Amino acid sequence: MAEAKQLSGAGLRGQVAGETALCTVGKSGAGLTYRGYDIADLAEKAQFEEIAYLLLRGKLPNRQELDAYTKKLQSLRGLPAALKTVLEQIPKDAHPMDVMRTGCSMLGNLETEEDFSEQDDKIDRMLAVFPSIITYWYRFAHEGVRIETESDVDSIGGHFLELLHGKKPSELHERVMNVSLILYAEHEFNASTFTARVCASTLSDIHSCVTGAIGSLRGPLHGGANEAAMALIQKFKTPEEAEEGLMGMLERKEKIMGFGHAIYKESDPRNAIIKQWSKKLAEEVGDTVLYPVSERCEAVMWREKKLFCNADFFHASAYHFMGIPTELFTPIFVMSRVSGWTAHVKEQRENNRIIRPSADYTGPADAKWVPIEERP
Ligand SMILES: CC(=O)SCCNC(=O)CCNC(=O)[C@H](O)C(C)(C)COP(=O)(O)OP(=O)(O)OC[C@H]1O[C@@H](n2cnc3c(N)ncnc32)[C@H](O)[C@@H]1OP(=O)(O)O
Ligand SMILES: O=C([O-])CC(=O)C(=O)O
Repeated sequence: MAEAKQLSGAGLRGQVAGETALCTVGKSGAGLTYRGYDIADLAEKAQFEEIAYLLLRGKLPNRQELDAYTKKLQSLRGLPAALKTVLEQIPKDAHPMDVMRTGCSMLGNLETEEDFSEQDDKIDRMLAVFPSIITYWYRFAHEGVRIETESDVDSIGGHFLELLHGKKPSELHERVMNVSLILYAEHEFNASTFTARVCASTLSDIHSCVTGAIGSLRGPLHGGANEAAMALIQKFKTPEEAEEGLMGMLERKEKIMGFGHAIYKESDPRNAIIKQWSKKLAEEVGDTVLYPVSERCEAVMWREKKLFCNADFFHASAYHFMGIPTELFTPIFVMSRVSGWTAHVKEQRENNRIIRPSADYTGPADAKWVPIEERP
């Protein structure tokens, strides 16, 4: 009993809450695999669309299947007029994660999943249309333009960059987006995925599962950390300033966003990968501040606390170097993780039992009813 109390108070850490064939996190040392494939291999060799197919259809596609899948996703990028109308009502100072949440929910009103047999089509639609939703709103709210959301760029990452910047992305930028979407696609029973699975376990619809997951991802302890990491590194003009600043924050026991992890203990395997791309982008833009500052933060956190960068930390500088506004960082995470969330929803539906754990009661016992006139 005492042990259960301690565990539930500690974020359910270490408790097995179900089964999955989708992903292992930290199972052999610091590793991460999607359906048995190592993340380093996938990030080097795959297309994000291939990874979405792997997660959602259970196997790597052959050439024909990948081409057909990419084409299908390309054909699903358009926004319904009623969704555009809703997006145009959302104020400029709204957080883009709230826009994603509303966009997803509205899509659920317009293109409701009536039956689970429709799940694959609904999922593909979300994968294809999320970049359109966020960039349509962003450019309308900030520039007053109504963008065309179709584009002939094949990849989801390239599509997002083209809509955001109004021009075709460079090969390098499209490649980095592809890697980033692969790295963020799936991560076992993280908070947002667990949210989606809990929702799915009530036999709710796919848009409700994803809308809930977006809300869960938004927080700075989870997906929101990539934006918080950007805010941190932008405070410093030199590595020396960063070191001094971090030492002060650690002394004041402040959380440093983009560091630490609930499962990994020594490193997050996604960090080395995105860090290398951030370095390439820093060279491309001639950066002499943000990348060295980020590296110094990494060194200080390891030296002082044995805390390592998680997937979010070097994503901040990488996205920044590609001209992506900070407030769009976490929505990119959504564009990717929707593949993992919905693969988990499918898995949950295949072998469902409502998720309903127990709690240790810590409130008063035998409370006696007091009429309202007699209450202090
Ligand atoms: C893609 C992702 O979602 S990755 C996670 C993104 N989130 C962040 O980057 C936010 C910053 N990091 C954190 O808040 C945490 O490390 C989490 C939420 C990721 C994991 O939380 P937990 O599993 O509870 O952390 P853990 O038990 O390992 O913490 C151990 C100790 O290190 C401290 N610690 C952990 N991370 C940090 C950090 N980033 N900065 C400062 N101290 C930290 C904790 O406060 C705790 O100290 P204490 O023992 O004195 O209380
Ligand atoms: O696994 C976690 O707790 C958080 C994380 O890194 C992710 O969701 O990618």
